[in-house]
Amino acid sequence: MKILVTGGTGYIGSHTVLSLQEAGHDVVVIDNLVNSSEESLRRVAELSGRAAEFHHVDLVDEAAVERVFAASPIDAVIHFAGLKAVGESVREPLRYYHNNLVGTLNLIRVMDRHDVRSIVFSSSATVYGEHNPIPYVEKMEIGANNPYGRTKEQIEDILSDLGAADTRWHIALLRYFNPVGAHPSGRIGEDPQGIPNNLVPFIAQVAVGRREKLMVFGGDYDTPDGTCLRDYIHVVDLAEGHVAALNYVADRTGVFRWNLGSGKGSSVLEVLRSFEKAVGQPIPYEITGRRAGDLPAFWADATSALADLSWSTTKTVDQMCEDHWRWQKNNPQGYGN
Ligand SMILES: NC(=O)c1ccc[n+]([C@@H]2O[C@H](COP(=O)([O-])OP(=O)(O)OC[C@H]3O[C@@H](n4cnc5c(N)ncnc54)[C@H](O)[C@@H]3O)[C@@H](O)[C@H]2O)c1
Ligand SMILES: O=c1ccn([C@@H]2O[C@H](COP(=O)(O)OP(=O)(O)O[C@H]3O[C@H](CO)[C@@H](O)[C@H](O)[C@H]3O)[C@@H](O)[C@H]2O)c(=O)[nH]1
Repeated sequence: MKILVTGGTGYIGSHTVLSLQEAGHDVVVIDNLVNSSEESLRRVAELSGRAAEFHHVDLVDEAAVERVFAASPIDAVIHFAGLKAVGESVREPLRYYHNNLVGTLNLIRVMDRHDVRSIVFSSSATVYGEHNPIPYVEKMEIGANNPYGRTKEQIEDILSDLGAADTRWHIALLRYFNPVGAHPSGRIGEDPQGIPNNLVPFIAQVAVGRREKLMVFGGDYDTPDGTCLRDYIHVVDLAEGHVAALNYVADRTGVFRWNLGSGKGSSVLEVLRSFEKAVGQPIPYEITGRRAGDLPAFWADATSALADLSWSTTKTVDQMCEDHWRWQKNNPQGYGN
């Protein structure tokens, strides 16, 4: 099949382009490069031996998206493109709603006009909000507590309404837990711009000497070691989850929701210890105050993805840290070196 990947130069997108090519698909990428570099695709091509077609296009520009669909026949879309920083979304809600919602509406309107009605969408565990018990199960009532999360929830609603109104659509909503790690080659990985918000990229930059120490946000939670628990998932497992979801919806219409996580929580200090093991030396850290908005613990109920997609995570937190470290060590400045 020919798959259009929006946001395909980004962290999860680039790994998924590689998985799609390895599964034999042709790939077309749309990205506006607001948070990524085309260098990732060059390296993906080096790994897979086949080049993806790249269009430097902003999804907010409907005419430009239209031109991509007019130029090549697309069979299905995996939609990653979006802004993703929770804190930034609180400060700049309009930018988040405009980019994520208008971009998605343009995309699905153009898809509909071109009779392309298969889409796999990047949602997030953040849609479960603060009110649900753990582990999170797909049938729970969702309700995000920040603008970024609300864009995910609203896009899930838009796609669900669309699937109900027009039964020709094949729709997969994938709720990711915490993606970390990198391709084991160390050639592609996460390249955050500015100060990393997320735990593992921050630890990696401390380990490589770009930052002084990790600040652990809160050591007094009601958890085994006092730090928060999250469900970390290797980005290559996550990429494979997209290929599985795409195959599932290919011959089924309707709207499907799956958690993509391991089903297991790990604490901040456990992740730090794994990373230290990968690096082979201690990583400086300090336990400091809690970060506003953090939940003490959450992880996925991952049984639906296993039952429906025959997909489950295969890699441990140790492997995530080893692979993340290989990428960071070989590319201390990310793609910028
Ligand atoms: N990384 C995580 O922790 C996480 C967790 C849950 C969900 N997600 C979601 O998964 C998706 C991919 O995340 P990622 O970590 O790879 O992020 P990323 O920032 O690396 O990738 C997103 C890509 O989308 C592009 N983009 C943004 N707005 C665009 C627009 N209007 N037009 C075209 N391209 C645009 C960016 O340039 C970037 O390459 C996002 O939708 C994100 O919200 C990520
Ligand atoms: O410098 C840091 C960064 C993070 N943490 C802690 O590490 C844990 C994980 O934090 P982080 O990596 O920022 O992930 P989450 O806050 O769980 O959020 C991520 O994972 C969600 C899905 O589970 C996505 O929706 C979000 O977009 C994504 O940022 C939390 O306890 C943080 O308090 C620190 O202690 N120090």
